[in-house]
Amino acid sequence: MLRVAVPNKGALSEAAAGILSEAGYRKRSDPKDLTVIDVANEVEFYFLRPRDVAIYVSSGTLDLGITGRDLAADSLSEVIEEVPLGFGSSTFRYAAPADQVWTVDGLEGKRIATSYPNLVRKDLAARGIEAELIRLDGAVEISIQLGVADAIADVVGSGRTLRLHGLTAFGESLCDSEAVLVRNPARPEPTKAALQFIKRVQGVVFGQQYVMIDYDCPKDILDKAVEMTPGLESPTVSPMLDPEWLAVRAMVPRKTHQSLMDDLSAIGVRAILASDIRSCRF
Ligand SMILES: Nc1ncnc2c1ncn2[C@@H]1O[C@H](COP(=O)(O)OP(=O)(O)OP(=O)(O)O)[C@@H](O)[C@H]1O
Ligand SMILES: O=P(O)(O)OC[C@H]1O[C@H](OP(=O)(O)OP(=O)(O)O)[C@H](O)[C@@H]1O
Ligand SMILES: [Mg+2]
Repeated sequence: MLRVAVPNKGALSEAAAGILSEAGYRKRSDPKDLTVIDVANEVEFYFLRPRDVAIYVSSGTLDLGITGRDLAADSLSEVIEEVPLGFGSSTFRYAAPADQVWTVDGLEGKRIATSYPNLVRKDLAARGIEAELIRLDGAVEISIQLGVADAIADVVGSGRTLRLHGLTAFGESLCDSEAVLVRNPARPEPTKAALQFIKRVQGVVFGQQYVMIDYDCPKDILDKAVEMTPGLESPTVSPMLDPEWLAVRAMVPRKTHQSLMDDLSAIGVRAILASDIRSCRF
């Protein structure tokens, strides 16, 4: 059976479980359960701390796993990123009190609190900066106020936690992260079973990033309309009962579909419908 690691709790667990369920895999019924055997799909799921996932996958104990790119990097375990999953996005930034001016070079000799020590150590080493790392488990933003650190290096999502604690980020992001499906790098290619799993997950993630647009198009503006909705290969254009009209169907990126619908409407397209794509294969 294919063995797959899934975050058991934390920022990534709910969305990861949602994708797997949408991909047709068995759900965990008890949040305390650390394994689920999906007999029908021949997959064993292991619910682990996301920080540990890359360790299991890189050792070959498990075939695939869902974790954060930043967590995988900090674990120092070698894994291959198969699918970026489109959720759990964050940056990883140095931050310090907003009432002073900070530069990364200014971290020399300072105390930096972080839950991602390897990520920070690697960045400082590459810059030739020597600093003292204070390894904390979480709630890192309060450490300066409590006097154990001069600066921090932490995950930034909305930036709200930094603001609430009077901190400002500085320097470039050490890691632009999102949730990723990873696999063991020992084999050059995934096994057949792993590939099927990857394709199913890819199908759901890809579906989430697009919507299906259907619309009725007057014949004389078809060229203009299909230029705006080229689809992946080519839009489907079908005849309608009224010979002056055509029915068009195409996948379009979810992010911009509302403004695209406005634009289609403005050129004279009618009955524009957008629907979710729950899953797909290419
Ligand atoms: N706003 C955010 N806060 C925390 N992690 C985030 C956020 N946005 C994205 N992530 C990503 O989630 C992963 C951290 O997952 P983790 O389970 O450690 O989250 P957590 O909610 O901090 O859990 P815990 O508090 O149990 O450590 C990282 O990959 C991180 O980049
Ligand atoms: O930029 P924001 O949207 O405010 O999110 C970033 C914060 O969220 C996470 O903390 P979490 O809530 O997971 O607590 P923790 O620090 O104890 O892990 C992260 O470690 C930051 O502190
Ligand atoms: Mg956390």
